[in-house]
Amino acid sequence: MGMTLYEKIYQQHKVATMNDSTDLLYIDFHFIHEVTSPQAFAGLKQAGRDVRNPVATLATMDHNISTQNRRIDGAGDVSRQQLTALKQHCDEFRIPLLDITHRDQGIVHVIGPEQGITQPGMTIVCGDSHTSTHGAFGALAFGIGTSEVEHVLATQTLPQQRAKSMKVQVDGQLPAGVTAKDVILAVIGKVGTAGGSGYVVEYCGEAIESMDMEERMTICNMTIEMGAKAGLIAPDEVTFSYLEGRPRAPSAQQWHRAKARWKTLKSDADATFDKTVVLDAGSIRPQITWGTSPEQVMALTDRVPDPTQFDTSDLQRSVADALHYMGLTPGSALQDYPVDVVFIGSCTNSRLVDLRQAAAVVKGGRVAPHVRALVVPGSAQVKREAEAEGLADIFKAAGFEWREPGCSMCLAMNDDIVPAGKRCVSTSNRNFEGRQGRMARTHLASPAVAVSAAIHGYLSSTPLVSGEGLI
Ligand SMILES: CC(C)[C@H](C(=O)O)[C@@H](O)C(=O)O
Ligand code: SF4
Repeated sequence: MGMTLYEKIYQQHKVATMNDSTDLLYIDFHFIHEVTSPQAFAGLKQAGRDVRNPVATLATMDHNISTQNRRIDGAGDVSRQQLTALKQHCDEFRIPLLDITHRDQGIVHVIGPEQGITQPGMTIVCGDSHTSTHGAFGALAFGIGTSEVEHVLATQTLPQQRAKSMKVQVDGQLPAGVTAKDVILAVIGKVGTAGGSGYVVEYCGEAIESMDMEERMTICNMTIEMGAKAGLIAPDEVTFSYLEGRPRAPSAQQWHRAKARWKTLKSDADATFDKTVVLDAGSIRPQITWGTSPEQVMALTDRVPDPTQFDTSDLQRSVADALHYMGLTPGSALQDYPVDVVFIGSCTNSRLVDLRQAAAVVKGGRVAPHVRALVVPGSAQVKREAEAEGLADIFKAAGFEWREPGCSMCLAMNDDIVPAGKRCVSTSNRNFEGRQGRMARTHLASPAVAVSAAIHGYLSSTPLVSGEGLI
């Protein structure tokens, strides 16, 4: 019987069978950041163990840093301690570190692909749930807990149980103005935040194949939000041309061999999946979340749902609670709600392609006077490139703040926080209560929708589709 891509990568990395359900997998690469590594290093030291393969490890500073400046204490004293600890641990264990002033620094899931570290067929882990992003390259990539971080640091392996396989097939072509973010929000709306639990998801279909690598990363990034372990997209010419020539990609001499191997990394025609979900790309509209979970999502032109439309009393209660938290009236239109903050950034949507899509919607408009809008590039390299091609000037001229790279307002762990009761349209991936600040109200959407909201000053329900984006 044929094998899925997931099964192939799993099989190729199995170094031992531990018991009936658990195998030991070799881990090709390990990313670390300041939040989930301190206890892992403390554990190593306590046990007197060393890091097994420091060069298969890369650390960056992203969550706790300020994106207003490059000061180690820019986001306060707790952050400074966290960042200083990371630096000390990296020095002690000889782990390469991209600190805040490094020219390659950025959000952990942006820098790996950018440097060409993330490659097809690899196993990649990080103490961070959105490690699923790297699956866009056909790598088996997933988030791990702090004790697992310690295990990987010490052994370069990880005990694993085989997951089930889900195929998400997006047929046809996306309408103009509909982006990868809308696709993944629509998928999560359909599958639900628990629907992916126990699965590794493989995305396929014409709409996925037509996406560039940045868009594919947006898709895989949010796979974790439906409860799945990882997302995968089989590597193809788009993947190979993205990787060719990147600093850590195979060298010119190795390139052809690597590419020949990567070409074998796809699910066999007769592979079976435990579950299949099919979407028609042509019917997907720009999406926005109305609730406090990514599955509470609708088309921008729809009306806010009424709890009574839902089947069970549990569901009715949770919808009513979400609407109460979000300050939304059942049945209302989004254009009635003013927006206070707009955040364009995060490992979901802070790459050059995202910023291009966002800038295309600005079109000479200005951020509404009552809105505070931020654009936070995902890495120092994205920042340089966006500045070189004039995107930063477009944002600044329109009244957006243009920042240093980092996680910023995606989560309330640094100096960028949405004030209580304020409404934020955010290109990030999580909207649970308090995610962007205590009592903050988050609406997840694409960069195009976020810019549209910043300029209209309202959760516009009537975006006009115009060639490259919404206006
Ligand atoms: C801080 C970190 C552990 C966390 C994660 O695992 O995802 C963060 O990146 C997030 O997005 O919530
Ligand atoms: S940008 Fe947001 S989702 Fe991504 S790693 Fe940082 S905090 Fe997590």
